[in-house]
Amino acid sequence: MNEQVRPLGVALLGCGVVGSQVARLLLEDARDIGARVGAPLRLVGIAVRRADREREGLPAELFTTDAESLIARDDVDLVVEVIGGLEPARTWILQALNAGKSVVTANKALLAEDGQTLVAAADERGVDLYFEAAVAGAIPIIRPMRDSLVGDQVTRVMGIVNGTTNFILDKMHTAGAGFAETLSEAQALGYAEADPTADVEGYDAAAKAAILATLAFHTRVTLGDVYREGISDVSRADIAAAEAMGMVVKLLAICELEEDEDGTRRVSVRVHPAMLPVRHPLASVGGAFNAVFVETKSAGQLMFYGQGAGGAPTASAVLGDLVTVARHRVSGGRGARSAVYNELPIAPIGDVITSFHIALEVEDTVGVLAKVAQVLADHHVSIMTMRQEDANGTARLVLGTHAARNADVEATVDELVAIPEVFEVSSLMRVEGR
Ligand SMILES: NC(=O)c1ccc[n+]([C@@H]2O[C@H](COP(=O)([O-])OP(=O)(O)OC[C@H]3O[C@@H](n4cnc5c(N)ncnc54)[C@H](O)[C@@H]3O)[C@@H](O)[C@H]2O)c1
Ligand SMILES: N[C@@H](CCO)C(=O)O
Ligand code: NA
Repeated sequence: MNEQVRPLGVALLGCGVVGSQVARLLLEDARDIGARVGAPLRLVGIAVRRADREREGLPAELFTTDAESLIARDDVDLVVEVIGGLEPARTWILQALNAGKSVVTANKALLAEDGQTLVAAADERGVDLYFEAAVAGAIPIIRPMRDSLVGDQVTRVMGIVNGTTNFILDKMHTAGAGFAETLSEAQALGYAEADPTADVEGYDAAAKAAILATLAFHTRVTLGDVYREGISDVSRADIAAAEAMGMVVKLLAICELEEDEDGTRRVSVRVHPAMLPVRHPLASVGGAFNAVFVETKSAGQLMFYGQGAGGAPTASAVLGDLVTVARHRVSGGRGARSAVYNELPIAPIGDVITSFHIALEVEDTVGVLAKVAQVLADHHVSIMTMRQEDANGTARLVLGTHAARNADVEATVDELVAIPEVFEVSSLMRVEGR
């Protein structure tokens, strides 16, 4: 390497699960990273909440509690944000971009809420904003969507994009494990968000869905546009019902481009638990692994698979971005500008068409099945499969529907629970990939 090349200075904001791994790898692999960039990358400082804490393997003199002064330093060219949350992350990223420094972030929550403001600031100053780590951890998915597939037309994205909930659901299936203990395990392994409600209630997956849909359909999709259900209502009955039908329960993020016969286009973006047949490629994605299934007009189907959470895997994606934006500095350019040029409306969840699994606990008397079938027919919900299990004077009716409007199924269920012989809906879940 040419010894005359000026080192590029890196400011790291945050030193938690991801940040500590980014710092470690930057120091450990400095020689290789510098050779790949074409200039040495120098870790100039790390902004933390408490600078007096000892952090193994990291020199104490790097730490500061004054993030703004660190970002402003003349010898800082690149800023990595891995503190998470909306503020002060947004203010600090904007400070860096406005000062002409490229930014790498893993912050899906902020990108899904206000990514447009950050992208506009980066475009305005002609610097890079890269965020591979924000969706599906180590898996290259942002750059394939932004670069490799940018000449194609993405029509659908379906993925498992939250490691924590996949870890929990997997344990519910394989070990019959309880929810609380499995969540604690996921937290100890560094998969969960600072507030794990973001994982469990689907906010994290919804943020990632918003980012993916924005890139896929070149239209602005924010967290508020995403229909969201988490996994806290997934019961043992749901898991057992899925297994009895040769399916597994997964938390899915689904982004679809809909086109009417008259050419009117809409986007539907949703996150919810769903049953998937065990033969479906996403069904075998276990533990904290993630996978994203992409369908396009010309390429057809593609699948991306790998570690979706955890310190080192996420740091891999951060460093990949850091080397890339550093290379742009060395060569004097930047990555492509954002290509969000559509203004597509968002389809309400009621209009979305999916199959459902419905299990009803009913009185075992003459005519109940006929009443149930009539309610479905009244709402244009077509039955695909029907099974009855008997138990001590009550019966369980297990129905599989053909694809139906979600609003029609919701109205159907409201009416079914009002039938006196129907005691309860013991399991209700969408079915995908059948
Ligand atoms: N952990 C993962 O598997 C993973 C994967 C992909 C993306 N992410 C994202 O990466 C980011 C970081 O996640 P994490 O798991 O490392 O979180 P973490 O909670 O382990 O680390 C965040 C660090 O930032 C520090 N911090 C918070 N506010 C600060 C402030 N005002 N000033 C200085 N430091 C501050 C915290 O003290 C903590 O050390 C988040 O945006 C998260 O969503 C995490
Ligand atoms: N909490 C997130 C981290 C990766 O984005 C997850 O479990 O997937
Ligand atoms: Na990624």
